[in-house]
Amino acid sequence: KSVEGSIKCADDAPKELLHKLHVEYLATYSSNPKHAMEKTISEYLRMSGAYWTLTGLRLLGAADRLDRSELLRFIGQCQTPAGGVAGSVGHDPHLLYTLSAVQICCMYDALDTLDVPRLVEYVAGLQRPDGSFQGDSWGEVDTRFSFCAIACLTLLNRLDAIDTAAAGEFVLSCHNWDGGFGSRPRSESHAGQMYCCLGALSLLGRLGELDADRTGWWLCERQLPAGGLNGRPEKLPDVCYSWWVLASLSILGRLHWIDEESVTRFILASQDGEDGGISDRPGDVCDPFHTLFGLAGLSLLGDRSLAPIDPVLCMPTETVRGRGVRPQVLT
Ligand SMILES: COc1ccc(S(=O)(=O)N2Cc3cc(-c4ccc(C=O)o4)ccc3N(Cc3cncn3C)C[C@H]2Cc2ccc(O)cc2)cc1
Ligand SMILES: [Zn+2]
Repeated sequence: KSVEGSIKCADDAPKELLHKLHVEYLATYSSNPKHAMEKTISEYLRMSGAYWTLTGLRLLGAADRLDRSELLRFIGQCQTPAGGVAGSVGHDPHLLYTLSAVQICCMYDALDTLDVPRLVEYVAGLQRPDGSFQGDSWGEVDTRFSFCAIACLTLLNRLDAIDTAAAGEFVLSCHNWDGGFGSRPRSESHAGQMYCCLGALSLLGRLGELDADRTGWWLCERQLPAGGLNGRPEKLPDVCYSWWVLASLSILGRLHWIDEESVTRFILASQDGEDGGISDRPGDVCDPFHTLFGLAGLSLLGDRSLAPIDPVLCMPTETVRGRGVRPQVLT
């Protein structure tokens, strides 16, 4: 029997969304001594952890549980003289954390926390002649970073600072024959890269250049018998892939192609019924990363007990529309 088929949802698995438990989990994660070890390991990504936590609490309607001024002060301390934002105080800047910082400031309507002109300069400076983006000064190129740069500049209304035509050409050059997208040209198709490439093309208004049926088909192939979605063929289902795949299908206007009932059951079964939080699959340890993407997936699937989420920017729709941003989606 194939291993991925064996991930069954136990009958006593949670079947309802445990809102209050998740609010407590997210609101107390960084102060809970139980997570001290993980906190040390993940200090380098603290800025992204703050974005995952705040966005998750926003979806639950409990963002007031975080200390706004403390978080904005932290962001101010993480912006470097080069203009980029680091994952934690004293660390090196990177596009991943620069996007997280801009997303948080947009949710708080506090962009004056950042030196925006310098930040824009930093992002534009990472674009290479072939249109691609490196994540930081070390030079790694990945379509994830194309998305980070384009999403960041869209939120700041500064797409004029980069060569958008070349950026779009590079992303399209990473489209594979199987309908998927990879990190770089001829890289293996992966659901995370699919989400980043579709998001980038959406913000560049170039989704029309895709074969949406072929791309949608690769995405639907990610769903396994137990309902969960995986990131590549033969891999195990994982809650965060629920988000990458569901958001991608939503951008393509083909969300209804997936079996929504069984993926909902898979996400709900991945909740921790004791301490709150959502893990990558039933029975595993929870973290804020999978908690956000589980909640975001449920919001996309129409759970109206959660705030609506924008499938391209993974931020509350209210914040995205408030910035005058209306990302292209296919119907
Ligand atoms: C625990 O091991 C990891 C492995 C990779 C990473 S990562 O930063 O490269 N990243 C995001 C990520 C975060 C967590 C996590 C644990 C605790 C917290 C606190 O907020 O966040 C856990 C996993 C994780 N991964 C790894 C992963 C998820 N599902 C399968 N895997 C192998 C994703 C990884 C890449 C990434 C994805 C989206 C994004 O916006 C940034 C980075 C982090 C921890
Ligand atoms: Zn995951």
